[in-house]
Amino acid sequence: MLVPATPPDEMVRLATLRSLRILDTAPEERFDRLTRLARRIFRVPVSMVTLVDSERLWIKSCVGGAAGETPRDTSFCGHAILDDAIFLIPDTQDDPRFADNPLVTGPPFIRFYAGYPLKVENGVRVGSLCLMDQHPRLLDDEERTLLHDLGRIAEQELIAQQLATLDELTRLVNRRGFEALAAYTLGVCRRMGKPATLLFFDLNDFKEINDQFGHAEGDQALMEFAGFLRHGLRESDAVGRLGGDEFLVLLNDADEMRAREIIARLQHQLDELNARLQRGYDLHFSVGVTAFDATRHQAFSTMMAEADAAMYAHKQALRKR
Ligand SMILES: Nc1nc2c(ncn2[C@@H]2O[C@H](COP(=O)(O)OP(=O)(O)OP(=O)(O)O)[C@@H](O)[C@H]2O)c(=O)[nH]1
Repeated sequence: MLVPATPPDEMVRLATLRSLRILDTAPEERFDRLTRLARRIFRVPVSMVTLVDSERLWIKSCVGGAAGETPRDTSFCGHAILDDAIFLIPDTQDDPRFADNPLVTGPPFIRFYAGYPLKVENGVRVGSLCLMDQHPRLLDDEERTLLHDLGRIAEQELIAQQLATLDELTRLVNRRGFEALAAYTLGVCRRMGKPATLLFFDLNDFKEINDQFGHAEGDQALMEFAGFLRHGLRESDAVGRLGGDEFLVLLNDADEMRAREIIARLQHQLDELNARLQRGYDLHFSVGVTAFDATRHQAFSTMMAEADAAMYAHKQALRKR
């Protein structure tokens, strides 16, 4: 039996999946109607919407089978998320990767599997819309198109969920999305004994940009700063907009000393950007730094309040200069 490979973007993939806040949630009609429709269109006994979590498959919707979870290692959907194309196994008994899979040799005795990989906005594949049968079969071109179209609708539902965690202006995660990402990242760091550090950024004299150059230019400045943070940090670091001119970054695998080095680099890069763009105004930030301490920061809000206070102290210190 072939265990599904781990996708190269696994860390970002899992963080994105967690930020959807859909794992372990109750069945929802918006997904159930799609699996019911799939079962009818394709005349298969089982159709599911699944999400591939780190160790398990979370079955968000299922007709003809059991909801809940199954191990990722024996799952078919773990394979389906490895590529953009529909993952098709016409007959499991003819396929050495699956012939001795316990879901083939035992209940539910899968002979046929087709899975459309479900992608969300940043191209991450989080799960699949899949069909299963106890008899071998094929999908003709028209059926592939139908499965693709149904999969797109399921994706739209997931993206709607993702949009609720996105900041519309900057396309960074909003507070809600950031808290979910942070909870996940801190959990991983705690388990692996790695440090994590929160940075709380607030732009200095941002109001003046709005007042002097107009709100649209203010918006532009916020978008520029968001892009600056996103591109200046690793993909595995969480970057979000708390609101107004406040931004949050959670650096994983970075202690406070490393965080200070990163801030110095960002400061230098922003100085260069200001000098190059000559916008008529410069972007400057104050920043608070809080290293994760599992004993003190049981609630993320405590860590955020500390970083906010540190940011405020930094802003005061800059004013006095
Ligand atoms: N253009 C624009 N402005 C915003 C947005 N959200 C908040 N603001 C403005 O951002 C400003 C933030 O206020 P402050 O943080 O007190 O302003 P500041 O001038 O940066 O002050 P200091 O932080 O003390 O340096 C307010 O004037 C808000 O109206 C937005 O989405 N777009």
